Amino acid sequence: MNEDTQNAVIRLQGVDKSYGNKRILSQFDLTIADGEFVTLLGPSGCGKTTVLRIIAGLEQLDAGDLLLQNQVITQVPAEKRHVNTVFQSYALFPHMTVYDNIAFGLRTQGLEEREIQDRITEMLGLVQLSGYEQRKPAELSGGQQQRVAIARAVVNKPKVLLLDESLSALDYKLRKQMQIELKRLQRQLGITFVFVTHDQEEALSMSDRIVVMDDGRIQQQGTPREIYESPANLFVANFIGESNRFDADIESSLGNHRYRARIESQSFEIHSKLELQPGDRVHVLLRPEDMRLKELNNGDSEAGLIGTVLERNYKGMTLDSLIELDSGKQLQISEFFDEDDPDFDHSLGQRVAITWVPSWEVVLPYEG
Ligand SMILES: Nc1ncnc2c1ncn2[C@@H]1O[C@H](COP(=O)(O)OP(=O)(O)OP(=O)(O)O)[C@@H](O)[C@H]1O
Repeated sequence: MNEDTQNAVIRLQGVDKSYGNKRILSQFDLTIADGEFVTLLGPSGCGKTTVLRIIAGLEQLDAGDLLLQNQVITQVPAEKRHVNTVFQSYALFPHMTVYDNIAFGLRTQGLEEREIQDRITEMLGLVQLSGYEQRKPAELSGGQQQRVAIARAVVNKPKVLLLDESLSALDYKLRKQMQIELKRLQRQLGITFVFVTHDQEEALSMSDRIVVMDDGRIQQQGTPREIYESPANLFVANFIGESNRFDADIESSLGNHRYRARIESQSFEIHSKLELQPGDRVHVLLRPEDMRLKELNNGDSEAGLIGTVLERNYKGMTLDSLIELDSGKQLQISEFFDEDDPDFDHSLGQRVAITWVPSWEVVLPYEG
């Protein structure tokens, strides 16, 4: 048994799942470590919820195995797994108080009322709802209802908590706040959280590890930073954050992972961990925030990437510009304001030179 397996709380091994004749998951493997906050991220319909429902015991597998703490539980019914789920619709009992909603599962387990009371007091403290015991769900805000649903799901200390788009019904500000609270709660409880979302910002800010899925397959898994800074392919690069994409031809190797590459009919130095040969074609991706603009005035040399400001958008923290290169290609550039230059701005139609932070380009094998 390797270290990975020992630490695993959930393992899906070679899982196949179809609905009718539509294959959703094919030989799907996923390992989730004990105490991890893992997010399944991907576009609508890619199979995230199916994975969650399989772990919860709400779907049968066509092939493969599901293990909880190294025990095969493929045939164990949902209520016997130490796994709870919080759905997008909180599914609280409307006629019951907050207290009774949280107590419901504990009572069916036959716990004594004193123990139930102690646990509920502790839980309501953790989700910052002490004093709300006698309220009904209708007397709570969306965020408070969500916290009751979470308290109810963790009060019997499951090994794993599954959260399916659990924050998507909340407004932007409340969602941000709940993201921080969920992360804190997970740390305090030490329970493994498996979170499903199609919101990449939410995934980046909450997860220890992100599993990016498309069409029933894992495209990449890694820390938020690995996924953002070193996307494995074009799908991941496009799905997470914005990127400007160039096609480039390698001209020569400069050694030490540096290459000269032809981009937009000009020669640039790029950096890549790939082993590349002259003549190889690659994609060079640049994040808008890694690019820089310099205004050109009459008489300035027009070498390098040159373009015209098509749009400028003041965003508070950044000035976002849409630039059209002379080739017609358009680029998104996001610049932070410079304290030393309070008048920093661009005017529409202004000629600009475009550069980027050296070696921050992401280079991917050409996918066509
Ligand atoms: N019970 C079902 N019967 C038939 N098809 C289903 C069923 N449940 C899901 N599907 C289909 O399986 C595919 C994967 O669905 P799933 O809910 O896992 O996707 P998802 O990534 O969670 O999407 P979303 O973000 O929209 O919830 C979709 O094409 C969906 O239409």
